[in-house]
Amino acid sequence: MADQPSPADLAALRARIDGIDSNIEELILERARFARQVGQAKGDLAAAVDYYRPEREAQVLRRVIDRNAGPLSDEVLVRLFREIMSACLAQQEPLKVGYLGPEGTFSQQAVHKHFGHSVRGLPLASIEEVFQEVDAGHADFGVVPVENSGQGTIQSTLDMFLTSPLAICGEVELRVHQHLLSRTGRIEDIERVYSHPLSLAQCRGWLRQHLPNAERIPVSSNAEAARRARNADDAAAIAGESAGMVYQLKSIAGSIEDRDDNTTRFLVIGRSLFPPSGNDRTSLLVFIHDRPGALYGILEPLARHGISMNRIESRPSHSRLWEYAFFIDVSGHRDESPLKDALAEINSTAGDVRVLGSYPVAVL
Ligand SMILES: O=C(O)C(=O)C[C@]1(C(=O)O)C=C[C@@H](O)C=C1
Repeated sequence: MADQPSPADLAALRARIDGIDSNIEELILERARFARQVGQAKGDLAAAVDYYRPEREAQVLRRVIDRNAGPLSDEVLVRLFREIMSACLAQQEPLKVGYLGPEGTFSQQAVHKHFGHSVRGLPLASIEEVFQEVDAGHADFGVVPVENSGQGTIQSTLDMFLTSPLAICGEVELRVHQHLLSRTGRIEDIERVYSHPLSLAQCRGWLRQHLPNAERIPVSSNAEAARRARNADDAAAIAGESAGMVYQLKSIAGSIEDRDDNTTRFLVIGRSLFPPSGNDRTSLLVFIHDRPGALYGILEPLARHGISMNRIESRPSHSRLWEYAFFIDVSGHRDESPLKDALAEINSTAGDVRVLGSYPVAVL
């Protein structure tokens, strides 16, 4: 083991840290003053949402990663800089961001991962309500789950885009760690387990092994599960650690998901479109009736222009029988070639393509 520093060394090291802290503080405040000037240069705008620039934030964070030579991880540095930008933006007025509540859900964690903590989070009762509140202007943005690495697409979210005029302004990827939480913290007390159906599915193997006889009760969110578990000694919830903190539950076991790369992707929805960030993704919505070659008419120009497709998902269109809506994610931004050219071509030949949004690829 390395020698312990002597008390004199410790005092010297702490003096260095004090000096650095004072420099950091001064620089953060200087940065905040410049950010305010940038805000003023944008003119006399109505609200915080008008100052928000996701493409610029993505560029700042990518630069942080490029510069990082250790010893802190990219995740840690990005989190720190995210908070600094969040605080700089909130100098005008904090953004209002709707999410699937109550407090303590993974959606709330996704809000903080993407926007930092200097926002006003609005916990809402359903994904539909998140869309409604953003559409009505009561929230600046909304964060909704769209797919999970193990369980696939959250179809109710995709279906909202069939009728909603909102745009996709960003994506967030969140590593999801599930915990078994209860009031007593003792597994032998547990006879019922509450959780969102997707979370129950993510922990099926663990439950079979450790709580084979417990009743599994699906509820509307993991935080709702935690809220119910708070009321009885024989009940537990599967939820994130933050739900355990909000509802003051003890963790019986952590990281109980069956797959250790369990990740949920969220979309940020809003009313505006944003310029390119240099590494973007575009989500398209295409309506196709059962005409031969209709889908090919869309995919062929994309392939010919060298555009890679990340995802394609079909849903009944909900407007005409046997009409399908295809949700297609491609690389690139709608305002930049080659995607711009491919879209112009598709619009002139195949028709009926709606760009749901072009947004920065999740930074981490
Ligand atoms: O560069 C801008 O446009 C800013 O307003 C500054 C800043 C930042 O703190 O870096 C703050 C908010 C924006 O969302 C993007 C970046």
